[in-house]
Amino acid sequence: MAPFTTLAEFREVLAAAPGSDQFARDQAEARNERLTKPLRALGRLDDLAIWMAGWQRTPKPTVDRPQIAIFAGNHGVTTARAVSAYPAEVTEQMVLNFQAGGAAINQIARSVGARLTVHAIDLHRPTADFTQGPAMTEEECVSALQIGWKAVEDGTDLFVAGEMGIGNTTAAAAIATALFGGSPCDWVGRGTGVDESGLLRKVEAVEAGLAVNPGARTNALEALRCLGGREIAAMAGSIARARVDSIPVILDGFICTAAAAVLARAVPGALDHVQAGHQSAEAAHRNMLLRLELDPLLTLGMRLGEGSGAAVAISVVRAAVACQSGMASFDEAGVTG
Ligand SMILES: Cc1cc2ncn([C@H]3O[C@H](COP(=O)(O)O)[C@@H](O)[C@H]3O)c2cc1C
Ligand SMILES: O=C(O)c1cccnc1
Repeated sequence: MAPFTTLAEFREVLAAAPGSDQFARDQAEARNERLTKPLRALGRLDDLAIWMAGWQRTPKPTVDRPQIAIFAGNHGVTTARAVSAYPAEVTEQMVLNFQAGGAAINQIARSVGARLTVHAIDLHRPTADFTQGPAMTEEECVSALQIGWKAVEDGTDLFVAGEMGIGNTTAAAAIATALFGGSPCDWVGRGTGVDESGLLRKVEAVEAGLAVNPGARTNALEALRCLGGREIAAMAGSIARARVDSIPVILDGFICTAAAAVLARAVPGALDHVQAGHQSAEAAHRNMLLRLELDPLLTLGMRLGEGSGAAVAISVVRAAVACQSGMASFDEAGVTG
C-alpha cells in the first residue's frame, strides 16, 4: 500500500526521503581515481558513476535490472479543444501496441535489456476538461499517484517513467506555465505535429486552464491535480517512490519532465536522484531543463515520449557504471599511475 492518502501526505512522505550516501560517493571517487585511465578521462561518465554510487550506496554501482514503466491516461481537453494532431482513441490503441510489442519503446527497451511494464489508467474515463475546472479531484489525483508509486518493482536499479496520452503536451505546457510563469506561448509546442491553428488552440486552452484554476500557480500539487492527467500524476508518483527508495531515475522528454517539475517545486531536493536522459525536440523542453538545472545526456531530436529518450540513455548510464565497477586499478593491472 502507498503510504499516503492525500496530497498533503504525499508531500510529507517525499519531504522525508533520505539523501544520497556521501560515504559511498567518496569511496566511489577514490576508486575512480585509481582506475586505469587518466584522471576523469571519462568526463560526464565519471560524474554519472559517482552519482549512481551515492544513490545505490556502493562504490561499485550496477545497471542490471533497469525498469521502464509506461503510464497511459486520457485528457478531457483533448477532445474539447482539439489540441492534438491525433484523436484520443490512439491512447488506448497504443497501449495495445505496447502490450503486443509493436511500439518504438518495445524495441528500445529490448535493445537496452530493460523490463517494460505498462499501466493503463481509466482510459475510458478521461480527466475533466481543465479549461472548465480542475482536471481531477484530489481522490483521482491521489489514486494516480498511488498507481505510479506501486509500479516501481523491487530490485530495480535504474528507473524510467514513460507516458502515452493524446493531448498531454498541452497538459504539460499548462503545468509548466503554472510552475515557472511566463506566458503559455513560452511553453506550448507542436507535440505530435499540430499546425498553426492547432498551436493557437493549445495556447488558448492553457490560458483558459490557468484562468479557471487559480490555485495551480501557487501550489505545485494543485497544478498537477488541476491541469495534469492520470499518466502525469502516475509518473510523478513513481519518480517520488524512486526518490524515497534511493533508486536513480532517468527522465524522458517534455511531459515526463513536467511531472518531475511538480515534485521539484513541491519539495526542494526531490529530483536529486534524477538525470535528464535527453533534450526533446519539443521546443520548451530545453527551457524546462534549464529551470530545473538538469543537463540532458543526449540530444537526438527525438519527440516521441513513451520513455523512449530516457530508455536510449540507459546505455549511457550502463557504460558509466560498467567502467566504474569493472575496470582494473593501476595496481591490479601493473600499469604505472
Ligand atoms: C501513434 C502515436 C504514438 C505515440 N507515442 C507517444 N506519443 C506522444 O504523443 C502524445 C503527445 O502529443 P500531443 O499532445 O500532440 O497529443 C503523447 O501520447 C505522447 O506520449 C504518441 C503519439 C502518437 C500519435
Ligand atoms: O518530449 C516528449 O516526450 C514528447 C514530445 C512530443 C510528443 N510526445 C512526447
